[in-house]
Amino acid sequence: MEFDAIVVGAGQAGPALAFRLAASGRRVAMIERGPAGGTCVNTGCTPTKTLVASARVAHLARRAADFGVTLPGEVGIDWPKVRARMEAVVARSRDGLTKSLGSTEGITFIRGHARFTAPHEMEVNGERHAAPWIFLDVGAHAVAPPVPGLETVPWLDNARLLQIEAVPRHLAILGGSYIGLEFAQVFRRFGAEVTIIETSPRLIAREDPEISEAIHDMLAAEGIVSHLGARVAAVARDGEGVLLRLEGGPEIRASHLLVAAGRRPNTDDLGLEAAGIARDARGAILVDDALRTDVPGVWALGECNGRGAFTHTTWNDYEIVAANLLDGEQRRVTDRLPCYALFTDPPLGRVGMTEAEARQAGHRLLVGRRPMTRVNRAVEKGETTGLMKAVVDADSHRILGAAILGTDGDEAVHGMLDLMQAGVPYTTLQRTVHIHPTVSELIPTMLGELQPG
Ligand SMILES: Cc1cc2nc3c(=O)[nH]c(=O)nc-3n(C[C@H](O)[C@H](O)[C@H](O)COP(=O)(O)OP(=O)(O)OC[C@H]3O[C@@H](n4cnc5c(N)ncnc54)[C@H](O)[C@@H]3O)c2cc1C
Ligand SMILES: NC(=O)c1ccc[n+]([C@@H]2O[C@H](COP(=O)([O-])OP(=O)(O)OC[C@H]3O[C@@H](n4cnc5c(N)ncnc54)[C@H](O)[C@@H]3O)[C@@H](O)[C@H]2O)c1
Repeated sequence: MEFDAIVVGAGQAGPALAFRLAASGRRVAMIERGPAGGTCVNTGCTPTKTLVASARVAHLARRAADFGVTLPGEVGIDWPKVRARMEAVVARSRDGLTKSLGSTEGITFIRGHARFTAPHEMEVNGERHAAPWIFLDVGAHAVAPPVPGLETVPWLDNARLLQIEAVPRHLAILGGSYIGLEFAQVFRRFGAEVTIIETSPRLIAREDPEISEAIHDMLAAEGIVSHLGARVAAVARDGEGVLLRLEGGPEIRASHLLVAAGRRPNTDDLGLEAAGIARDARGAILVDDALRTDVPGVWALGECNGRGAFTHTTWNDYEIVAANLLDGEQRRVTDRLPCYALFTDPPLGRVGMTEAEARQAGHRLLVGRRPMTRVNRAVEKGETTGLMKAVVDADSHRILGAAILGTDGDEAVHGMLDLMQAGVPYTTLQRTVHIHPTVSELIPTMLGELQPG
């Protein structure tokens, strides 16, 4: 069939773009091989954050006595109910989107795997569809690292872990980064023994060492064991479970193995060669600042272009493409600042550069730090784990980056993000009166105590 536009992937950018294009009077084919909503809705942000919420309730309930609250007995975990709650939240989002895509005038919702047969033609379920505009939002998947024996054991990725029938007795996790750490804490709080194996010498190694260390200590305090700078020499079946042998180290007998060792764009089976669309060694489709591929009329959005690995960056890709094509604007991907959170409890909110990155970029630095033990609200809540930190350019007085590991850190860090986007000096924030008692109110104080870094 002939369309005005083909959108591949109903993840975080595809559907919004399809709705905009249809509203502009265009005939759109929306092609999706899996459930609508993609990774975020089905196997990523939404289910994991419902689990984080359940795990936090369990954690606080165990600490109830600290707050003078008495419970009649032991705190228990009803995994089928935890899972049912998660699945209900996911279903609400996925089913609403499925319905909208199937009922919007101008959109033909095609279920199946799309593959290029020519620069402006794709095949799905044996049928060919062509359009002058093609938008790729195909996402990414978990990769299996080259660990000897991994193919012989029933390892889990983030999607399969969400479908287990009971809380693991002992969950071993390959990879101590965003996915590994969120799941580690969740399942520890549900009662599993948890062991992390990470090849880097520290957890979440993209962050500054003091942040890695604070997160390590926070997880260790909950009983999570981390093997750092560790390599798995071999994995084998061990009855119903898995036996991991570390190079020069101990053996770990686990009931379940989660692999959270990185993700790769879904571009190996897209027929990109037939269209002449280039990608890099990691599988990311090469795009310019407006997310155009090197084939005119073909764009790549979201995780498959390697320019962001988050729901908000994919959504921003949609905004950029829609504004440039339909609103006559000239928006660019390089206008956005890096920002994300690690949703452990407490979370890590992050914007801009780390201190190490700022130093490497050649900036003269001022650095501010404040432990959460000196944040009134954290003390009042009994949640004093973590610290806040800001990195400032000593010459321009612009904030270059910030991290807040602490209660409400994922929210409070936005004050610094907004200031950075506005392009104003840190002194503006330092002189802004904030609400007491909040975590945000200590940001001006921290900025008033900057030290040469
Ligand atoms: C466990 C986990 C937790 C996460 N938590 C967060 C978080 O808290 N915050 C955050 O910002 N990000 C989080 N992320 C990352 C976030 O989920 C992704 O960055 C985001 O979903 C990417 O959106 P996307 O549209 O680029 O890709 P996806 O959402 O993956 O969408 C791609 C879609 O394309 C479809 N598709 C692929 N190839 C084809 C084809 N050839 N034909 C037809 N359809 C195809 C797929 O089925 C999929 O539905 C998390 C990820 C994981 C794995
Ligand atoms: N809160 C969030 O926004 C959120 C949450 C989860 C995931 N995500 C997204 O998902 C992406 C992927 O996350 P991820 O944690 O899988 O990957 P990652 O690329 O962030 O980290 C992979 C980790 O695995 C380690 N590793 C690699 N091979 C290993 C091996 N053989 N043994 C032990 N460790 C090994 C690496 O050193 C690294 O620390 C992230 O980039 C992130 O954007 C975001």
